Order: sequence, then C-alpha cells, then structure tokens
Amino acid sequence: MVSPSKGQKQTLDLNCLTIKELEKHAAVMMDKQTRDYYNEGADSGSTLLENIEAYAKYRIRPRVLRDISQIDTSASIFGFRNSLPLGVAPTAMQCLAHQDGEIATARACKEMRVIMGLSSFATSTLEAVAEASGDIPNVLQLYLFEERDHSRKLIARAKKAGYKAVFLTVDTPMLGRRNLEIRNQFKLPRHLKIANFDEDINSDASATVMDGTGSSSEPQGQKKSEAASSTRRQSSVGYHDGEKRHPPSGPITFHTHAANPTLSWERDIAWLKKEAAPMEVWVKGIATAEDALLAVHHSVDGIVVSNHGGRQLNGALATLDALPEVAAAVGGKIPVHVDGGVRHGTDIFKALALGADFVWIGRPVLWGLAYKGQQGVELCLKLLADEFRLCMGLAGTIKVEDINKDYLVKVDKSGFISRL
Ligand SMILES: Cc1cc2nc3c(=O)[nH]c(=O)nc-3n(C[C@H](O)[C@H](O)[C@H](O)COP(=O)(O)O)c2cc1C
Ligand SMILES: CC(C)CC(=O)C(=O)O
Repeated sequence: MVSPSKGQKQTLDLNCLTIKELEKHAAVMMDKQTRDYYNEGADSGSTLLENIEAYAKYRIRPRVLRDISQIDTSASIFGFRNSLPLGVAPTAMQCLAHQDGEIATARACKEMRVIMGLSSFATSTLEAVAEASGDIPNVLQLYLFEERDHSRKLIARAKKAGYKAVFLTVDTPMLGRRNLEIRNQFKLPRHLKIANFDEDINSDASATVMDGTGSSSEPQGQKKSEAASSTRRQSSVGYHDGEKRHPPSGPITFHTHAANPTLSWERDIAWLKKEAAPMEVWVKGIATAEDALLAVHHSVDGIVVSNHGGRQLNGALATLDALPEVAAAVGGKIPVHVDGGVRHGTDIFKALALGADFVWIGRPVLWGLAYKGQQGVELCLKLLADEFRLCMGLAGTIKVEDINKDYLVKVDKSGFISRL
C-alpha cells in the first residue's frame, strides 16, 4: 500500500482506487446532459480516445538499487512548490457537476497543494475562487472576445485578485462539433450563471439552446421575442453551419463568445501581453513545432500542448504525440506543459520523460467533483499523486527534474521496441 504523501490528509476510498473507477462513479451521479457535455469529444471522438491511448505506446525502463527512500514529487510553478507536476485544467461550468462547483475544486486544490486553472466560462466568480484557493497561485483561462471591453474588464479583475497568469486558449477560433451536446440541446440550467460577466450582459446566458443547425430552439419560459433575437445572435457563431458569420453582440454565452475567428499572433498576443502585465501570458492549444516557435518569437511566457481534450479538431494528433516536436522546437526557452488523456500517475511520468515540464488534467477532476464535491476532487488528486510517487520510486527516480527520455521506450503496432 502506498503511504500518503506528506501533508495530504485524504485517506483511501476503497470503492474508488483508480481514475477509471472514479469515472464510473461519476457517470451515475450526473444527469445525461452534463455527462455527455463533460465526457464527449468532437465528432467521432477519435482524438479524445487517442489522447488516452497514446500513453500505452510508451513503456518505462526502470532503474534499480538507487536508494529511493526520499522521493520528492513536487514541482515549481510561478514560484510556488506544487505538490506534484500537475495542475487542474480550466473546465467550464463546474456547478453542473456539483453545487459547489469551482469553489469545491479550489478548496481541494488548496488542500492538495495543486494549482488550478479557472475557465472564462466558470459558474463561480474569479474573486471567490481566488479566496477559496488561499495561498495557491491560480491561472485564468481566457477566451479573448471580439468585444475587447469584456476581456479587458476580466483581465483587470484577475490582476486585482492575484492571478499569476492568463492562459489564452488558441485552439478555439471556431467551436468544435460535439454531437451529443447538439442533440441534447445543451443549456445551462436557470439556477446557474456564467459568473464572470456583468448581470446585464449575462442575463440570458442560461437560456441558450443550440440545435447544431445554427438555430436555437425556444427555451422553456423564455418569451418569443427574446428567443428570436437569441437565435439570430447564435446562428452566426455557434456550431459552424456554413453561413457567413457576423461579430457577436449582446449577451455573453459560450456559444456566442468562446470562439473568436479573428485571433492572430501579430495583433492579439502583443495586446494581451500589454493588457495582462504583470501576469504571465501563456498559450493553451499548441500542437506543432511551427506554432511553438511562433509562441517563443512573440515572447509568450509558456505553452500548453493541448487539443482541448479532443473537443475541437477531431483527427488532430494526440497531445503526447505532438509533445516531442514542441519540446524540441522550444529547446527549454520557455516552459512546455501538456494536457489530454492523463489518467494515471505513470502518464504524468511519461509526459515528463517526453519533454513536458508539467501536466494538466481536465475530466478526471470533473468526475471527482460529480462523485463527492471537494472530497471527490481531493480523491482524484490523491490517486494521481500516489500513483506518480509509486511510479517514480519503482522507476528509480527521486526528483521530478531527473525524469527524462532514458526512462522510456516506444512500442510500435507490431511490438517492435525502440529507444528514444
Ligand atoms: C467539460 C469541459 C470543459 C472545458 N472547458 C474549457 C474551457 O472553458 N476553456 C479551455 O481552455 N479549455 C476547456 N476544456 C479543455 C481542458 O482545459 C483540457 O484541455 C482538457 O480537458 C484536457 O483533456 P482531459 O479532459 O483528457 O484531461 C474543457 C474540457 C472539458 C472536458
Ligand atoms: C465555454 C466552452 C466553450 C467550454 C469549452 O471549452 C468546452 O466545452 O470545451
């Protein structure tokens, strides 16, 4: 049995010893709309699956007789000693999973000494999350809106609340096509709010219903005229329907505002760096060496190799497969993080061995939240922390910085094994 890491109070839950089991427990706790929204990928979901399966292509070469009695799983981020090289990725609308939503996640992260990313489309305010996080440094994920004023206000609030960085999501110039979300006519229940935009511009955010053809059906209780104007707004920028788009106007909903097809390296990164200083500016959603070099060229502070958990471009490369070329291109000039498909402590080890400085997890935290709120998120983090610690020890490493490609081999489809 793995002994709990220092300072971590969580005890084992005998009904839930793996992230796979956590996923199963969570599935029965969520309503269908939420489960589908959280769990699905874009289109056929092949990239979502490949993100996970990519980890099985690598095996660990363990070293022995190395006195591993003093394992240190911690990793430095924004000057903070995180308990392991892993953070909680920004995921939208966490109050769908549990009434305490992002606040429960923040409290769990504080308990487990793990950094948290907050989505622009959170259902809790960024100030309340910062307060619940205590001394843990946080990151605000940004969808940079075409209406700059909304973004400007959000950035100013994040600065004031002590956020250390903004992560600009760059893989969402258009929203990916999530068929279950469309079929379910996903909408935020009326008692929940996209919390970080003013009341007046947020007023009908909860009433958004998309049908995938670019039109929205009339939400229950919503007046006909409101529904009609909502339809007009969404038809141009929701799930892409081939129609000519118009810049969004009116209430901020994720269907109208998350996607911003106008984003570009030249104009927007410089603007954001100026606006966000002294917070760091990272880009989340890099998948190629070419874009990694552009990120360095435009002086961003860090990169997250990500395909949005397979929710944007289906058919894109698994993030673990994209990681080596990005890490090689960056050559240590700025930190390179990765997310997508991390479901076990050995996955963290493999990602680090392939050049990542740090990994982030999305869905496993949502499953923890759905299972038992704050306690469930702590459990999720505890499982991964214990597995990672055990992996380090059994592989013969005691320091995160020592994990490198010498610890891995790659196994191809025919079973041929190659050193990296
Ligand atoms: C339900 C859900 C909502 C998400 N919301 C956001 C978001 O608001 N902003 C963002 O940049 N990424 C978002 N992501 C992507 C995550 O930040 C992360 O890239 C992804 O979940 C990692 O893959 P994993 O779920 O396999 O760990 C979301 C992912 C999920 C599953
Ligand atoms: C607000 C949404 C666009 C959140 C998101 O990024 C997602 O659902 O993947």
